[in-house]
Amino acid sequence: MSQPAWKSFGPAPTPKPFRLALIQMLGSKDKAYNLKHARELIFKATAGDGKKSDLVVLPECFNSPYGVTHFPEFAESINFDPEKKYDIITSPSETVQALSTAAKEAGIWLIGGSMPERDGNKLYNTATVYNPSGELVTIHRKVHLFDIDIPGKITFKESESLTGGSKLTYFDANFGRIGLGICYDIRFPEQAIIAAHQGCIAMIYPSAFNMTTGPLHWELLQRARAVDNQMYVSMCSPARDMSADYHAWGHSTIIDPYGIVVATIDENEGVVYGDIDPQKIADMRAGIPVRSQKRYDIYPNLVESAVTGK
Ligand SMILES: NC(=O)CC(=O)C(=O)O
Repeated sequence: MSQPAWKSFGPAPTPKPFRLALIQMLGSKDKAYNLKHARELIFKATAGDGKKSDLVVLPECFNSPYGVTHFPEFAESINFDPEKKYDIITSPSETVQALSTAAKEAGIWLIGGSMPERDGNKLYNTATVYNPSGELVTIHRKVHLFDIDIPGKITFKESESLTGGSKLTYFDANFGRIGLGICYDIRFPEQAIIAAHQGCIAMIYPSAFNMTTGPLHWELLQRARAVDNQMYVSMCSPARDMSADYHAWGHSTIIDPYGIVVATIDENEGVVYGDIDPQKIADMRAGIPVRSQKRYDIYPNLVESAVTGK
């Protein structure tokens, strides 16, 4: 499958208020169980806490344990064709089929966390997005691979089994344009800057920080991206499983354009709900108008360079 190079996203839909739900799911080594449990939690999250959710999000690698040795075993071929993006009938992926069915039955937009994807001889860490008719509208392949080495704490090298994606991703819903990244992508501010300038009202990252980087940077990075870009930012983590090889930080969170925590949770399984209010974006941008105060005469305009390639 060839991925098109990044270009301008085009005009964005008019943003409307919507309800966001993050599923902090406790996964296992059993894919069938993970798919069944995700389905149950999608219906729970859709019903919400007294208010129906419009967009439901699953965590990074929700159908597989998070680890380079597990990715080849759990990987599925998705066969996403951007030209025929609404056609899931041809997708051989049992995970895509299960999520598509759940999104359709629940009648919600669904960011299906991420999953190990196989395309030819390459593996990717890939997020899938479904509309309320169950159509697969886009995929995002984690662009920046999680390769870190903090002696005595954590060494992780996604590049031992994965390849990085090569495009920035967004989707247009009836409530506005949403930008997508996966976990380590949040450490690269350019992705969110470009998304905000292309009309995204929120950046959403299915994620799985750990017990070293979680306490250090989980909330800080989300608040930074939110304030820099005056947009909503959210990360959705798996629940922590101390019997797994990788101990996720948890703390799935929604941050508003002022950098304020709208909703969060501890490390246990649960659902986090929050209202996304585009008026807050407009108010923050009017009150602190950094977007019109940029000094492109003394530093490059990243958004323009990304479009023109210059
Ligand atoms: N798991 C990741 O991709 C990223 C992470 O844990 C971190 O950046 O810290």
